[in-house]
Amino acid sequence: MATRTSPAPKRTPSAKSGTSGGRGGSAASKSARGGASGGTARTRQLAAVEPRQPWLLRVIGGAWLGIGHLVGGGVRRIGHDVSGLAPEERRDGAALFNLALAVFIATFAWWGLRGWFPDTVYAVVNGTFGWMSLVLPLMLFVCAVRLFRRPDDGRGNNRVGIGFLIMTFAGCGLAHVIGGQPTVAQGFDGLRQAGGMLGFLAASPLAAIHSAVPVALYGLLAFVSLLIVTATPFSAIPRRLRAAYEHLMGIDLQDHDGDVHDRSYLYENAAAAAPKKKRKRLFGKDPEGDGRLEGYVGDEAFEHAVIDDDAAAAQSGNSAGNSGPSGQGAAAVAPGVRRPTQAEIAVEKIKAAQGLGSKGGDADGDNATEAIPLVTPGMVAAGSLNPAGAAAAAHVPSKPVAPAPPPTPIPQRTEQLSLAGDVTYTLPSSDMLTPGSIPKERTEANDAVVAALTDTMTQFNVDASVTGFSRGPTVTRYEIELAPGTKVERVTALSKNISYAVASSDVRILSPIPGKSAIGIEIPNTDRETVSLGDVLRSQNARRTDHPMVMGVGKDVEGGYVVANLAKMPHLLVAGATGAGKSSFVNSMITSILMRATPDEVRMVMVDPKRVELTAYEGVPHLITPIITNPKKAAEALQWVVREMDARYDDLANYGFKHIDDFNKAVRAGKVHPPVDSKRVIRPYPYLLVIVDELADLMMVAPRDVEDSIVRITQLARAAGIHLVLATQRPSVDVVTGLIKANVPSRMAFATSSVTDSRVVLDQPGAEKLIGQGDALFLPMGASKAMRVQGAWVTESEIHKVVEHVKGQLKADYRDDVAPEAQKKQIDDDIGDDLEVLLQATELVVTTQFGSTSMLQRKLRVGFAKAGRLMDLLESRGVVGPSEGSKARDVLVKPDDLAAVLAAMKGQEAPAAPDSQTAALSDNANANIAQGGYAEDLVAADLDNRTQNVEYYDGADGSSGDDEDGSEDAWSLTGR
Ligand SMILES: Nc1ncnc2c1ncn2[C@@H]1O[C@H](COP(=O)(O)OP(=O)(O)OP(=O)(O)O)[C@@H](O)[C@H]1O
Repeated sequence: MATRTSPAPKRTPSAKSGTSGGRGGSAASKSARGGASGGTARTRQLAAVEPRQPWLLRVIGGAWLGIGHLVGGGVRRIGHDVSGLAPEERRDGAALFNLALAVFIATFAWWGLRGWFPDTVYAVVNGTFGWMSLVLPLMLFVCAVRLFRRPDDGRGNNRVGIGFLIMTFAGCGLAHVIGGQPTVAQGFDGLRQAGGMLGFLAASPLAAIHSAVPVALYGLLAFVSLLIVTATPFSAIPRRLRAAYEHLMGIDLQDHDGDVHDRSYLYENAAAAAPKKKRKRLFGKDPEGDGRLEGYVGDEAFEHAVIDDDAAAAQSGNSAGNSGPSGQGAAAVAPGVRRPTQAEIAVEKIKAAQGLGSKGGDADGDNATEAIPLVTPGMVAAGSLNPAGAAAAAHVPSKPVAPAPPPTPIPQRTEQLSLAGDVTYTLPSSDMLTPGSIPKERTEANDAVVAALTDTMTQFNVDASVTGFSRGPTVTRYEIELAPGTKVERVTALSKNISYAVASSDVRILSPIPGKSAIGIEIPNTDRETVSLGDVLRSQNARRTDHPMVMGVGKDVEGGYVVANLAKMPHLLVAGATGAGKSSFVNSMITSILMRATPDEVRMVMVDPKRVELTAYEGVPHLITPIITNPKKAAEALQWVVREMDARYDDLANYGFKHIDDFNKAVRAGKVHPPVDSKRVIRPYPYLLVIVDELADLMMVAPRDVEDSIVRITQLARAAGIHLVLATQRPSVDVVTGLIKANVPSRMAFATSSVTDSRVVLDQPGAEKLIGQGDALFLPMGASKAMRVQGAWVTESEIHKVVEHVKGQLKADYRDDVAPEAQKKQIDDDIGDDLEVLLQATELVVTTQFGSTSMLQRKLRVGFAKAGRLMDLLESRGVVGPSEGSKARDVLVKPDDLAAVLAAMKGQEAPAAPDSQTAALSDNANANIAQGGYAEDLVAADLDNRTQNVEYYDGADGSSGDDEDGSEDAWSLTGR
């Protein structure tokens, strides 16, 4: 694998306000503007944690920003209103500076202000730019207005800035020629009356050729700069001129001929140029007249959960690998082209390895190690690259491993939380997670295995050689290359002999290694290394993005850090036998989220039927409900998640977005408004991560409900920002059903006890060969081959430190409707899944006082057997008397007692007063029955009530959204 470089980390703006929001914004802009190297990235990140400035400077800075925001607010309101700009995107300080400079230069350049200070500045400005100093205030003013109104348009602002610079340069050059080409010897006064010092430097060398040369050149440059500033491509000049003419002459484009299509000769893209029709919006007005964003989630092709150099590089790497020196496949060698010899291949490998050595040394140790070559140039020259030669090479003295440089800390991020009522929240410092041991590149154990492999191939007369290996934390992958004409099967058939030779039963053969024309033999290290979560989260791969759902997965076989985005998985199945490392993985995942995401960004639901695995996280503010240990409540919580998802979908549909990220972006940009008469405060939705630590326990209590909820969530929740992580130690088909499997695309398989289990998890064998304790096969969505990783390890004390920090920032604010406490008593076993229909039957029978099975059949639309069973249940609970043949049964409960009977059936305490909702339902029932309606109508009526609650909840409590209730309302609609 090639040495990885690290592009600048991208930072998506998020909604923060107030002072820290401003700081976040500046940090964001720093990182967004950063260069391409890892070093630059680090410098930038360190710059974000500058020491606190003296108070006087802070007061002046604060006052400056205050005035900037004031002026900026005014400028944004003029004309085309852009007041919806998110606070962290504003650049009012810089804009105010431009404006102040414009006014200052104008005072002496235009209005002739005099005094020693203006005179001095004037001498400098005028002496430098000559006549162009008259135009400078205008340019600065335009820049200021752009910065006030369009600070988020970085590219546009850069374009205008560069355009003005070119214009100034060209203008000075022209002014110099027009002003009579004064020389420095004639004094500065002459230069001031022409193009200043800049004009002299720009034009005098060219004027020496001929005075027409600078005029032509700078005239052209001035014209080009004008096109740059106005973003006018050459091809668009005629239509721009025409449009300007029509505008000046007062010709109304709209009325020109009444049809925009007829004007298409004016515009390359008639639709784009057509006066924008204001889209009729259902929900409030959009300040820009359209709800469009600059980019949507749906714009991205080739999504990858794993964050590394990038998939494109991997793809080109693959093809390079096939056609490169090691490419031995017939397809890679064109007819007539000589196939490279083993010796040439080896030379290339050595060169590549040497190149890697010089490029290596990434301070964060992100680089996966290239396979260590086992040949020396001397051997190649001698033309001996047979197994014996490789064996000799295996005894090349071990490469000394340089101590890893200390990890660069990640600056702590401070956010202004909005969901939690404007709380300032600081993410845990990255040094709370300790560094792991220094990875070894090569040990004596590796050399011994190389010798054993070489011997085995010699003994069985296989013409192949061990050309290198890459050592990971748990296993080392030895690379075997075949001589031309040797069949791959000859090596794979030796798998048992290889196991025997290296004395390990866990040998895994990869044929080929993805992206390489070589066979890989993975053999466990006798000296394993632990992968610390801290190291993974401090790696360049983790720093490439600040997406809050990014987690540290571990290290791959080549020693590269594996970091993945849970939002892109978008749902994950974690499986493996007891002790294989599932819970440790789940701990690493949760700790990653706590380290990187605020409760505003990610909320979690944790289901821990084993009761002990996740208790450490109780009380963290990212939780929306206490950790659920009761499997029945867990099933209810999943149903709540479905409701939450539906509510989010309602919002997406109403406001015309396909993904919650786009919706959130639009909310932050002020493009989403509640209905005019609503008091709802719309805030971005956090991601919702639902973690189930043992799926089997849930599937035992309510298989159908759990499966239904999981399938519904997994099918739809991705766009709603809801993601599931399901862990199980029983990956059998009754737990991980076909439906669940089909909808959970990413898999993490730890060691399984059988090949059948491996097939259930991964659809392929392999997991049964893993060696446990965090050794895993990771198959993210879309990947064709599973990647072997050693899971990241986080110690219990680290978890406690992180949790303490997080809890110290903010208290958990639980919702009580996720897993209601009310249900003290369990529903009786004989009722089972029939509770809903039994309640309806009870209502029917009691309100009509008519105990007839055929009525139940008809009204509830159930079969005879079910109606009979319902009647038996009613009898056993004393609602009706015993059967009297074909006659209807006696009804023993009076309508007044209906509420108490229903509550008893639901396993609740009987209500003290008549339950208004039940009473309403009973009224409905009566009305329906009187009208010959069906019981389904009752359900429909009830659903309508709930829907109405959803629609009107925002104003229901009269809260403006500033108070605690309002802030909670903001991110969840359901259950109101
Ligand atoms: N990534 C890892 N690195 C190092 N050691 C690990 C790792 N993961 C797990 N282990 C070791 O394996 C032991 C068992 O791991 P863990 O409790 O996560 O297994 P499990 O699959 O959740 O088992 P169970 O289903 O019984 O809870 C841990 O106590 C630890 O010693």
